[in-house]
Formats: sequence, C-alpha cells, structure tokens
Amino acid sequence: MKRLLILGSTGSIGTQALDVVKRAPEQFEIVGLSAGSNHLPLVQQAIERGVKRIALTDPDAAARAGENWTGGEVLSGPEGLVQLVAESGADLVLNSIVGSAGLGPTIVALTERMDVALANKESLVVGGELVTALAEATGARLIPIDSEHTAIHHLLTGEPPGVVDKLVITASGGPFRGRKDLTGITVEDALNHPTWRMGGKITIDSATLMNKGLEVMEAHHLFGTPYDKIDVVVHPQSIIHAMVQLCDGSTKAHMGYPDMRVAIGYALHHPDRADLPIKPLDLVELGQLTFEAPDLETFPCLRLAREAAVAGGTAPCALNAANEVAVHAFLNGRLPFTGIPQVIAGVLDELGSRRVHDFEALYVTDAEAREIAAELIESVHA
Ligand SMILES: NC(=O)C1=CN([C@@H]2O[C@H](COP(=O)(O)OP(=O)(O)OC[C@H]3O[C@@H](n4cnc5c(N)ncnc54)[C@H](OP(=O)(O)O)[C@@H]3O)[C@@H](O)[C@H]2O)C=CC1
Ligand SMILES: CC(=O)[C@@H](O)[C@H](O)COP(=O)(O)O
Ligand SMILES: [Mn+2]
Repeated sequence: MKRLLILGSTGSIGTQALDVVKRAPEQFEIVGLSAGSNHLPLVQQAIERGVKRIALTDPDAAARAGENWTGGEVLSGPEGLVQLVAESGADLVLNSIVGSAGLGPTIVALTERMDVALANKESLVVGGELVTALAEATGARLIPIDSEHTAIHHLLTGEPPGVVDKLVITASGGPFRGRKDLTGITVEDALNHPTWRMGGKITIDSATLMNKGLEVMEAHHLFGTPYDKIDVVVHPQSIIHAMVQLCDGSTKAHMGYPDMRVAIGYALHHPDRADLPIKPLDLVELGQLTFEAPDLETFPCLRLAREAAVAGGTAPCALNAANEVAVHAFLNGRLPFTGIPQVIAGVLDELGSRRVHDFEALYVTDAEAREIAAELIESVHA
C-alpha cells in the first residue's frame, strides 16, 4: 500500500486524483490533504476518506476548518503546509497546487526523499535546475502529471540514452485558435477551453499559449532535452498528447481522449498501471487528426516563454510570476486579455536575468516581478 499525500486536493487535478484513488482503495492510504482557502470541501474530503491531517494555507480558512471539524488536525498557513509535507511519511506526494506556491512543498518533499507526482509545472518553470538537482541528490523521483509530459515519460520508457532527436509537445491552440485579433475577449470566452476542463489559471494559460511555453520548460527540466530539440505543434483535437522522434527515423506518439485521469493514474500507480473506465480510442469515429504551426505573432506568450527559457537564470521565475499576476488581473476584470503578454514583457524588460545560486534568489525575484507586474497593471487600469 502506498502512503499518499495530496496537495491541492480541492482543485481540478486534486479531485480527479481522489477519483483515481477511489478505484483502487486497497493500494493507497491517504495521509494528508491540503487546499488554499476552500475549507468546507477539504473537510468533506477528509471525512469521506478517513484522513486525519489537513492543511489550509489561508489562516482564516484553517481556523474555520478547525471550528467545523474535530476528526483530526488542521495545520495553518504556508508553514502548516510545509509541516504537513515534512511530517507525512508519505511514499508519494501528489503536488497539484496551482502557481509558484507549489515550489516550497516540492522542495520539502524532495528534501525528505519522497517521490513527487508533479502536476505543479510551475515548480519546474521557476526552479527547474535546483529542483532536479535536489531530486538527483536525494534520489527522490519526479513523475510528471501533465498530459504531454506523462506521454513523453511513457514514450521514453525502455529507450536507451542518446536516441531521441526531438520531443514534440502538442497544443490544442485554445479557444482563440485561428483568430488574428484578440481585442475584446471576455473572461467567459477565455475560460471556454475546447478540449479540457481545468482550473481557471491553466485554462487562461492555454488560451494565451503560455501553457505551452511553461510546458517546454517543464519538458527541458524533466527529460534534460535542449530547448532547440523541443517542438510545439498545434493539434486541435488533443488526441495525440506528445511524440518522440528517434534517431532511426521513427516517431512514437502517445494517444487517447483528453482525460487527465490517465496521466494521474500513470503517476500514482507507476511503475504499475491503473485500471480506469476510460473509453478506448476509436480512430474511425474521429475520422481525422489535424496539425498546424503555432501563431507566435497573435499569441506572443509562447515566444516570451521560449526567450525567458533560453535566457535562463531568474528570467523564467520572473516570467512565471508576471504571468500569474496578469492572469489573476484578467480574471478579475482589471486587465484586458491582450494586456497579459504586455505585462510579462514589461517585467522581463525591467528585471532581465540574473544567476540563480539558491532558492532564496528565486523567492526574491518572484516578489520583485509581482510588484512590477502589479504597477504595470495599475498603470493600464488607471
Ligand atoms: N487541471 C488540469 O487538467 C491540469 C493541471 N495542471 C497543473 O496542475 C496544477 C493544478 O491545476 P488545477 O488543478 O487545474 O488548479 P485548480 O485551481 O483547480 O486547483 C488548485 C489547487 O491548489 C490550491 N491552492 C490555490 N492556491 C494555493 C496556495 N497559494 N497555496 C496552497 N494551495 C493553493 C487550491 O485550493 P482552493 O480550492 O482552496 O483554492 C486547489 O486545491 C497547476 O500547476 C496546473 O498547471 C497540469 C495539467 C493539467
Ligand atoms: C491537460 C493538460 O495537460 C493541459 O496542460 C493541456 O495541455 C491544456 O491544453 P492546451 O494544449 O490548450 O494548453
Ligand atoms: Mn499539459
């Protein structure tokens, strides 16, 4: 039986992970759950799954959970989340927190030699070199939960070193694929993803194509692949999740209907396989699969992300923080959709790239980038 800790259990990935676990209850013991502020659903999950320790990073929400629930211990604030991870004794930590708030728990889990099933791609975008070095040093494994990266992980299994010519990550293109003018886009339009149902932040990242930029960095760090060997191809049906091109001229593709339980099941059961009630692929029913190049002029976020990735150092961290602030402002009606890349470009221009010696440098950059992004948004809004 695996001792499993689920961080971000109230979110899109977290709730689907609980569903995957429910289908093999004899294989998992859930040793803890966490959320940001959604205390009632978190307590409900703890009651249903018999979990005795939960954490809420919002201290007010943690206090309310403590008033409502006497069945176990409620840990509070970012320190409570760290304590939950450090003291969990988990075999596997599923990190499905959204944003750079997920970096700290990833560091703690790896430091404690716990394997991490990583949905929180921002951990790698922000701190990729240090995070992978930490995993290497402690021997803890990073198993991706992201449809493209799970696909690549699967496709590379059994391949000897040095045989991969290219990784190809597919993108749905988001709800605005094919458009040349992105003015006047509403939050409702942007949240209407054509193929996946996900949390708000990643859905907006898909609409701007920033998600693919973050995923290029995620792939670089997970698989040690140079940036010029990671391609992005738009594939609106989201049936092929990724491909690997090998030195013998063959290309392997990972396919399936868009359902994140496949990726979650892969990570939770690794190296075994999950048994999930997912419809087998019917290519005749699908009829055709189509592909096109990403439009980097209309969707500059992918270009900005690639530039930050190649610049390295603190640039990806600044890009990520600026993006989080800009997406939040868009969702709250304080920034137009087209303002998202403008804010990110402004922050990168101002901060440039510095070398990263330790995690502290990343936290400093994250805070600086957030401050500059907030000022830029304020000036647009004023
Ligand atoms: N959804 C998907 O299909 C996919 C998601 N991912 C990645 O997985 C991660 C999670 O995405 P998703 O599930 O969609 O996101 P959601 O917004 O649906 O869920 C986020 C979870 O994180 C918690 N949370 C939010 N802010 C904080 C914080 N500051 N500190 C601690 N916990 C916090 C939320 O708690 P609360 O409910 O209290 O707000 C919630 O449990 C992201 O990194 C995303 O990029 C990757 C591939 C696919
Ligand atoms: C499900 C998943 O892995 C998402 O990251 C997905 O890739 C988002 O869709 P886009 O391809 O539109 O970014
Ligand atoms: Mn993805």
